[in-house]
Amino acid sequence: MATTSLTGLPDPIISVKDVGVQFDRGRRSAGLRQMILRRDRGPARDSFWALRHVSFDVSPGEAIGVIGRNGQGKSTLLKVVTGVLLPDEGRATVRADVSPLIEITGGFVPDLTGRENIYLAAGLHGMSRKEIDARFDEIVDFAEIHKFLDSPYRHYSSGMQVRLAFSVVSQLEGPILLVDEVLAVGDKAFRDKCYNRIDELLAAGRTLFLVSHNNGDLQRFCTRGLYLRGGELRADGPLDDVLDLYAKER
Ligand SMILES: Nc1ncnc2c1ncn2[C@@H]1O[C@H](COP(=O)(O)OP(=O)(O)OP(=O)(O)O)[C@@H](O)[C@H]1O
Repeated sequence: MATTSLTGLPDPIISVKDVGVQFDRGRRSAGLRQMILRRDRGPARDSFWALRHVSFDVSPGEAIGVIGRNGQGKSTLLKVVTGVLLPDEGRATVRADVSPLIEITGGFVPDLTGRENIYLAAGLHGMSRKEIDARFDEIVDFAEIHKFLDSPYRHYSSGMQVRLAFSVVSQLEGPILLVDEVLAVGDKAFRDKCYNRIDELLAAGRTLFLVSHNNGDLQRFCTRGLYLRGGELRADGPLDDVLDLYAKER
């Protein structure tokens, strides 16, 4: 049975409670002297927390910018929300399907044609053949790859590959939209199309997580900011306040 909220706020669509993710850097590289003298005593494990004590709730329809310098845990946080990574500590509860516009070309097969990849990728994300048939023309129009539809995907330029992948994934119905730096790849005209598409999805009530190093993109779409530093949630609040703090600390 669904929990009734007594706070007047809608139940969170995402609830992250004290999440920690630990990674292993693997074997420490031995110095030349150690290697020669064989003084190293086997693999020294070197694990670290890519995320630690991260907690926040997200209401349906919120648009959140995830901010932080390189290597501070932003992509790791998105992977926890997508469910591809299980936390070592704490819990992430996600109450709706996620449309991941991250690492979007990952599911595409180089030797298949664009047409075949559309059916494969959309099918893997849970769309039925009938649904794909109905959206096929829109996907191809958006990606502007008509002439190359029956060419192998590996012959596409990297910009064309991202266009097609964005076009397919942005047709998914998941109420939660995760967007990583994919938008940095396309040319300006295509980026503008992607922005408009994200606007449409937000207007339709989707919840957005946007990871970006571009303040303009963050301010365009997001009202709330999560600032990660050293794997910890340094700030969570109105986007402009969080960007100010980030600028001071950078
Ligand atoms: N599978 C993995 N195994 C080991 N270490 C990892 C793995 N994935 C990420 N890391 C490390 O975890 C830390 C956080 O990485 P993450 O990709 O989440 O950072 P980020 O904030 O998204 O960075 P960027 O802005 O550069 O994309 C980094 O030190 C990274 O090297």
